[in-house]
Amino acid sequence: MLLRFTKMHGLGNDFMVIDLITQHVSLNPKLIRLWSDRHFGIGFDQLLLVEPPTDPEMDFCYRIFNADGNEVEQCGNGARCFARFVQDKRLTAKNEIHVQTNGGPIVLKVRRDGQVRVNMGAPRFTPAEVPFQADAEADIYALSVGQQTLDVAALSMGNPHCVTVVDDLDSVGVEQLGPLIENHPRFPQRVNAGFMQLLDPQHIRLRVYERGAGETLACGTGACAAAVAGIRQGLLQSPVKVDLPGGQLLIEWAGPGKPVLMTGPATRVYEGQIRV
Ligand SMILES: N[C@@H](CCC[C@H](N)C(=O)O)C(=O)O
Repeated sequence: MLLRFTKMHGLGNDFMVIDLITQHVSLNPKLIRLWSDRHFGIGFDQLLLVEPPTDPEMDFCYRIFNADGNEVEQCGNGARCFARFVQDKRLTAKNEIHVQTNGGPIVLKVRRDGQVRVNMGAPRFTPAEVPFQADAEADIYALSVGQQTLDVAALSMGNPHCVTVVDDLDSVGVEQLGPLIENHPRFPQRVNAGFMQLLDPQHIRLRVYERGAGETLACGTGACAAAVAGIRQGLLQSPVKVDLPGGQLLIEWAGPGKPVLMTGPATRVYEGQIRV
């Protein structure tokens, strides 16, 4: 059988998107790893599935798998692509789309200029919710990584994030530190490791070493986590422009208990078919 898919990206964080409303496929981690391979497969950071909702209040169910084949809770750049996808494929006529994810409900809006605004829900800070091993909740934790101790924020945007403020993003060893933080024993479900440099109170640079995918050109939930961590520490003010290697996102957050709003592009690259 030939399975239809769309290759998309959000600021270079790239995806294989499959409509599982009008098609059916049986997936397993080995097949996802094969498809994600950039030499032997299609090549992507995440696989995104569009499914019917199980919650009648929602329009769709959005499932996310990292390139390593593991299912995860949330993907921000993917959420913007999801909105474009369901509109382009005429799976909905709505402009405000309510979506169920393993990380909680999100709301997607495609703007007239083509940018997509996502209400990502409220960030969570209690260590058990991240999950992160700590005696009590704090804005900053001391984390031993190799020979050094980093001051990090640990929070959930539906998925787990560890954010470190650095002086100079270009001289950070993201390739070395990223996997050490991703697999740190204090993060029992592994973690996405973000490194942010402050440019001014409303502008940062960010690189993210993603759990299950390595460093990507952009991470939407990573941008939300970094902006929230900076605002919570009194270093940043909403709205925050986040410069990632693949481009810029705008993040708004009004404070604890309030949802995080993320605005940015969603790009379709090509339509494909693969034999399964
Ligand atoms: N690229 C994504 C995040 C994808 C999931 C992440 N790697 C995880 O394991 O939690 C984004 O744009 O948010």
